[in-house]
Order: sequence, then C-alpha cells, then structure tokens
Amino acid sequence: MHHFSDRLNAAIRSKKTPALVGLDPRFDWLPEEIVSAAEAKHSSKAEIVAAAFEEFCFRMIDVVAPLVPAVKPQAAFFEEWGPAGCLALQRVIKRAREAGLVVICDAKRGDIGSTAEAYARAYLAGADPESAIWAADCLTVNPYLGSDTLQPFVKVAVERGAGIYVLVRTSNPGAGTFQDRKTDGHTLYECVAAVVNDLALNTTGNGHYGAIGAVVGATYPEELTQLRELMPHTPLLVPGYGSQGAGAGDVAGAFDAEGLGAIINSSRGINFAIRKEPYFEKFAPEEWEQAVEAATHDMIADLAEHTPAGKLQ
Ligand SMILES: O=C(O)c1cc(=O)[nH]c(=O)n1[C@@H]1O[C@H](COP(=O)(O)O)[C@@H](O)[C@H]1O
Repeated sequence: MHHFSDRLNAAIRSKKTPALVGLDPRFDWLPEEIVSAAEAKHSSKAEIVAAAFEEFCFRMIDVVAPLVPAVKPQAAFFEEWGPAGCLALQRVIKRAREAGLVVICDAKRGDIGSTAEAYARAYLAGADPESAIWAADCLTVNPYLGSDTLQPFVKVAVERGAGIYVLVRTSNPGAGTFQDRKTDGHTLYECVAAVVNDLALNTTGNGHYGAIGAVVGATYPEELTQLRELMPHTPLLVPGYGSQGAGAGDVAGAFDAEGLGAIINSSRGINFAIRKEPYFEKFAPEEWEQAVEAATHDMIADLAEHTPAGKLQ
C-alpha cells in the first residue's frame, strides 16, 4: 500500500482505535533500572541519556505495538543530546516500523523551498523504509514561511508514499497570538486550513483522505470541530489529550461519521503513567510497563466510549 492515508487508515481499522502514543522521553522521569544500565555501559552524559532513551522507547514500542496504530517520536528530546541522541531517534523509528507501527516524526520542520526538500528527504521514507535516514512514514511541518515551502514536502511525500501533518491550530496556551489574527474576515489558521485542504484534496489517491494532514489541538474543541468541517479531505493529528487537559469529549468533533479522519495523541500521559494516579497507586515503580499498558487501554476505551471512534470497535 503506497498511499500514506491508506496505510494509516488500515492500521487504525486493524487496531480499532485512533489512539496515537507519543514517544517523548524525559531523562529525569525514566525508570531507575534503565538509567543504571545505561550508566554502566557509557561514560558521557549524552551517550548515557541517548542509550536510556533508546531502551525506554524500545520497551514502550513493545508494549503499545499490539494496541495502537501509530507512534509519534518527538525529535526535540533526542536532538538535545546531539549525535548520540539523533542515532537513538533513528533506531527508535526503525524499531517502531519493524513492529508494524505507522511512525510520525514530530520535528516541526519548515524552510524555504530548496531547504525544505532536504528536510523532506531526511525524514520521509513513507512506504520504503530504506529511502530516508530518519525513516518515518510522516513528518510534522511548520507552514509559517508560506505555501510554496510546503510544496517540497508534498512532492517527496507523494513520491515516497509518505505523509505530512501541517500545523494549523496548535494546542498551546498562546496558539491564538498569531493563528487567530484576522485578515479580510478570516483567521490565519483558517487561511492555512484552506491551503492544507487543497493539498489534501490533490493527494487523495483512491481514498477520501489526502497524504497531507493538519495538526489541530484538542485543547480548543470548537476550533477542532470547525476545522473538521472546513477540511473534509485532511487527516487530523490531535495533540493535547491527557496531560494538557483535554478529554475524549473535546476530541469527538475531530472524526468523520465512520470514526476515521483523526488520530489522538497522548505522550506524557502514557510514557509516564506510573507517576500519576490511578496507576501510581496500582503499580510498583518497576511495573512501569504495566502502567503504560493500562493507560493505553484506558485511553482506547475512553475514545471508544465518547467519540465516533467507537464505531471502529
Ligand atoms: O505537533 C504536535 O504533535 C504538537 C502540536 C501541538 O499543537 N501541541 C503539541 O503538544 N504537540 C506535541 O504533542 C506532544 C504532546 O505531549 P503531551 O502533552 O505530553 O501529551 C508533544 O510532543 C508536543 O510537541
């Protein structure tokens, strides 16, 4: 299957859930056994952290691969540790794909056209895992430099059977400072949404959804519902569920009538479930993988109960 949305939707249907697990490792919160094993093998801090991130993410992947269609490694946490971190990111992406997961690399890239193409070639492997160094299925992209700068990402994505998610209305508290600015009666995010939906429509292949998607935060449910209507051919990546305060009710408007059209991300809420109730009470610290598994099941059940994604069950 060469088309990104076809592969994503097949994975969503087969796992019967749109739950997306973010891989956002934080060194200070890692399980003790993983940190000490990395310290025993390496001497520099960067190498210790990178080895610990890799092991933690590998074990996260082992737990969630049977349960969810996709994972989203956050490149920032790996890049912070230089070459060792970048190598760990590469291995985590590879491992997740080998486990049958759709991999969205969250690196929020964007630059003038000729540079953008280099970013696209670096991250978008799409259907062929050998075609890029960071061999993800999909990349998050920042559209601030203009619609021409999206073109190289679209071109490489279509060639390789990959996808991109363009930032349209983000989940952070200050999202509105630029994105809600109005010109000629339209907000900036509505202008970006129109461009993104055109790109989606031009890349639909045989299905309803294009290879070009949009990032829309769960923390603004009204805008999310509005954007689902404004962007009928655009798959949505919806962060903000869990740690940022959004619940299943807030993301219900992201889906189409079949329960497709959106994937809902949770990162800290799953990775570090053991640090929070009810999992903190139920599991010992060394049972952190069981906490991850329980939190993933709970998220899946929550989405099934309160959103059209229940139709996938
Ligand atoms: O592109 C993203 O995934 C993203 C966009 C956005 O608007 N808000 C947002 O939180 N994210 C990412 O989604 C993840 C959210 O993590 P948690 O808040 O821990 O679930 C982080 O990796 C963020 O960088």
